[in-house]
Amino acid sequence: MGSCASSPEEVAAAAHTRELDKQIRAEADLSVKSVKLLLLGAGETGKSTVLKQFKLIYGVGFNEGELKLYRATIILNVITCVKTLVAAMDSLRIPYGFDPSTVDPSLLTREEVIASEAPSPNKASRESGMNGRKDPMALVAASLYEDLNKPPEEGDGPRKPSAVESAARFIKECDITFCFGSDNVCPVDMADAICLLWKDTGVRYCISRANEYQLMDTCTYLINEYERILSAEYKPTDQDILSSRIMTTKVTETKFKVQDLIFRVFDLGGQRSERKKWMPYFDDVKAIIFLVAISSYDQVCFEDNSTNRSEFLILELLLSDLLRFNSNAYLAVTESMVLFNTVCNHAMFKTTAMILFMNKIDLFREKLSKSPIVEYFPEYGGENTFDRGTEFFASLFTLLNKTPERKIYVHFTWATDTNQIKKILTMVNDVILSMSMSNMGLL
Ligand SMILES: Nc1nc2c(ncn2[C@@H]2O[C@H](COP(=O)(O)OP(=O)(O)OP(=O)(O)O)[C@@H](O)[C@H]2O)c(=O)[nH]1
Ligand SMILES: [Mg+2]
Repeated sequence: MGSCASSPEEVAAAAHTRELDKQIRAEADLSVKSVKLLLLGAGETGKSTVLKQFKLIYGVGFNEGELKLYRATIILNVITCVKTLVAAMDSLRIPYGFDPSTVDPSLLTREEVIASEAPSPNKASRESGMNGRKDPMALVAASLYEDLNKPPEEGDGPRKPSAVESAARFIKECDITFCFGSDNVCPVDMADAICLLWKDTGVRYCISRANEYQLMDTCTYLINEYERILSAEYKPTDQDILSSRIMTTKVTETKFKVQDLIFRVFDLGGQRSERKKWMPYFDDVKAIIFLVAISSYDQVCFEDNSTNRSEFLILELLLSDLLRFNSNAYLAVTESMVLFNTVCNHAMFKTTAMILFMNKIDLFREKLSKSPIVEYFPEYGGENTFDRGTEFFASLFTLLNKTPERKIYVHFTWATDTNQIKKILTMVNDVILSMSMSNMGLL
């Protein structure tokens, strides 16, 4: 009795030590359990789509307010797609009703057709010569377009436009901000015009040349679903929401509980103007999911061409031993490489788990036969297959990593497919968890 007695100072010191231990444990626990994850990548690569998948898989999905917002967004997406197509029909010089399957092959060898130069649809591709292939079908379309649109002979009145041409004019002239009312219903005359245009073979052909202008990737999905979307009682499904498109202009933080971790997921806008906002979020980042739209390998990059050129030349120097680019074309995938080079080798991300999503593999698979890789990357010597192609593009990115001992975790993703993303996020979470634990010295 009495042998265990301590002085008041010793009791206070022990209490203080216990309190400190508790605090350290709590802090350690918090930093292990809270994981800051950034979604980075160029514009339209699928960052917000991955965030939506997090919500569906680890959250509670979308509430009524969000459904209302997405309903308006999706209807606007349909109208925007049709407006883009109507503009592209003129810039690519495709006549409405043009049907490649009915073109007389003898037309393709007509001297005047071969000789005619179809002007490229925009500055970027004109400079790049990406359409230097002189696609014979494009030349036939352009020649028919000229015939149809030439000024009437003297004494003749103007040609009466076809129903689909009138629909195109209606769409061209409508102001997108006022085209549907407070009830968020697409007006009947607009729905009718959209319906006529969607069904037009010339418009379908125009969609097949989407790499020559900028069309939302979701366009084909919307085409298949537009009747449902334009109906008065339309309510978006999860798949509609995943396929919808809103450019991110405000950084968002969303928290999810994944196993024992709290994920703080930051979705940042990827367009050039939005990237200026990234820096303040670079502190204490445990993991980055960097998204690349692998399907953009044949897509001319449309953002700010003057800046692109210099970055492009730097990248060309960086990779000159590995690959010689088509020195005239600045492609959307090249823009992603420039950005990944900066992010991956950034001093603040030395211990950050770097996860690369080579996204939009569904579109990549569809494109391969129409757009052989070698036409855009002349040094590519592999087979024009999905496996070899994905491997090649992934290697272009992983080779940019200047710290060889650091692993880049690569996944080939289809961000609009919940089942596939669910499996991939499980693997990603395992990596993040084990990296967080080992950074804390707990593994
Ligand atoms: N087919 C297909 N579409 C995809 C895929 N991933 C994303 N999309 C679509 O691509 C479009 C752009 O996706 P977002 O998630 O908005 O792109 P983002 O990277 O957030 O773009 P910013 O906010 O501008 O930086 C949307 O319409 C998506 O539905 C995919 O794997 N396959
Ligand atoms: Mg976004």
